Amino acid sequence: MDISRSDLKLLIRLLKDAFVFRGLLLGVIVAAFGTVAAGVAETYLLKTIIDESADQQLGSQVGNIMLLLAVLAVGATATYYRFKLAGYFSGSFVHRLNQRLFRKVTRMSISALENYDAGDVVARFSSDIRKINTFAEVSLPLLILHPIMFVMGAAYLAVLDAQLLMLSIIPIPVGFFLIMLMTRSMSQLSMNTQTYFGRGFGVLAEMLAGFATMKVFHLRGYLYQDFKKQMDTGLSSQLKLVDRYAWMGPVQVMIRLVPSIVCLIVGGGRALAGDFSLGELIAFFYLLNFVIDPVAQMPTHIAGCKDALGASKRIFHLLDEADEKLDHLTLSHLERPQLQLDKVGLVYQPENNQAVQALQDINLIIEPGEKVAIVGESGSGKSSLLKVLAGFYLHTGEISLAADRMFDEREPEDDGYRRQLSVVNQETFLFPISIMENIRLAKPDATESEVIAAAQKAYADSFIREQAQGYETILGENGVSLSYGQKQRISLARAFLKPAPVLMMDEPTASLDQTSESLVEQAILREADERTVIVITHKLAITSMMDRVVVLDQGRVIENGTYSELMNRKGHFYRLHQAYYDHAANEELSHA
Ligand SMILES: Nc1ncnc2c1ncn2[C@@H]1O[C@H](COP(=O)(O)OP(=O)(O)OP(=O)(O)O)[C@@H](O)[C@H]1O
Repeated sequence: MDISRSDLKLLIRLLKDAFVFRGLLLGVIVAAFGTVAAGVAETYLLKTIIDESADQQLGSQVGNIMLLLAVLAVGATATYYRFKLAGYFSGSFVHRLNQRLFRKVTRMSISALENYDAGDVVARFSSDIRKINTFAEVSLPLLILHPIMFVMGAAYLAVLDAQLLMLSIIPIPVGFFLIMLMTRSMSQLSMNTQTYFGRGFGVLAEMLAGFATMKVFHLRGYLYQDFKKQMDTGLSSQLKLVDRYAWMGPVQVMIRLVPSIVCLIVGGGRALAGDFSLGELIAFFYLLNFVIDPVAQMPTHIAGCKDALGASKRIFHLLDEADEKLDHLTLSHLERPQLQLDKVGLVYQPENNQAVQALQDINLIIEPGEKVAIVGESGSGKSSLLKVLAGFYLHTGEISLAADRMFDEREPEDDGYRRQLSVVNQETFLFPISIMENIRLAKPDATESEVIAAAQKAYADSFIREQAQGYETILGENGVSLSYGQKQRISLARAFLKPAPVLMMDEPTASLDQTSESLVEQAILREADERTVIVITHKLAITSMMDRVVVLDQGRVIENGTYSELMNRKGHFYRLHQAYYDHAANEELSHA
């Protein structure tokens, strides 16, 4: 049997995982023994009834016939439990695998997850898991049953006629050799198929996420070609697999037919010569299936097993991803400073792409309650700074955050760190649940009036009340029924509600008109009265209201001071400021 060392490792791991449900597996094994023992007993009784009723009346065999019926009932019961327990086993096993996989994905770091296409992750949950389910439900129980059938069947056949048994099973080694050839590299083919189909699903996910962009830029053809390319490559691997499966058909027929023919010719000859009774011939022929079937079906099970191993490799790859650890971020109980960054750097290392040094040598001290604006040209590293502060990426250097209150000791340390932060990302994400629930996610035990107060602070209350069901309005996927500005205000309300001492926002007013922008900016500063606030913004109006402005350029802090200090310095910030207001004035003129 062509099972490589890595296949074997995978199989052992898969079986180890399955061992959790050993009770059910044991049940399958016991039921398999029951099925086979009943089959052998049926054969013995059949032989006895035929041979003895040839000499006497059939009536003398009533006892044996009743016994045969009882054995048939035992066999049927064992078969019922074999199928039932196998179904329970595979269902529970796959259910657990699904849950572990989901929990793993939620525990991965953003940087690790970025190495996977969303569609590919979904494919692992769907088609890969389905393959493992088929293996656990069909192939594994048969891989248990068949060796028992083979051994017990062969033992009884050897008692009947060892020589005839040897003659009948001659084609088996030939069949094995052919199987070995055919199943070679099947797990690799299966894995390739899944990988390319997964990439295709990735393109599908991108197309759905960027549906409007696809329409506006006529990307239908481009995306279709990309999708087709991945699916075509997947199909070509799948067809190679189909080809292997198809070749197994004739081999299976050969393995089944040849021993039966040998048995009939040789055994029939012996029966005619009087060396073999009719009952023995029929019993031999009947039980020969116990020896042939396991071998004839072996190719299908090996192929199913290899298919499942290919799928498990992809599942284990995801399961083996490290959990996100935030132990590189220090959480202290010091009163001051709130945040301290020492020589912080960040290098993005995308898989199959060049590394990007996004931040370097950042030294920053932020005091409790301080309001800091981070500004800089596009690509200067502002969002990256927020990402390392939120612990999304692994940085170099030291970041320490002082907790202004004790956190629950039972919470994992990393959760403790993030519990100190409330973050508004550039991409607003709302769940397809009610507006009330969306805001309450930040503080699950918040009362209705707390949620409404947070919405009022984010200037979201009035438009929420205008919705058909007010706060109980269920949002479509990603809140599609709201404008970007409205979504942004809901996500601000959510951030306000979270009882965290540090509020970090990436372009919190990006989708707001000027009136809402200044209202929300005032709200941020008022609401954040006690809190430490870090705002990343291109809209420089807010900078004059902040305690401090930090200017980034090419991943470094190049200016750091109060608004008036930086304006008086007439350096980089001053030029950014001038350019911003010149641009705003031009915009106003063009609208006038
Ligand atoms: N996930 C990523 N993988 C690789 N490189 C990245 C990633 N995110 C950002 N970068 C690169 O890091 C650098 C800093 O990007 P960042 O998004 O922090 O800039 P920014 O100042 O926030 O820009 P903007 O104002 O346009 O949002 C850029 O060169 C960008 O291309």
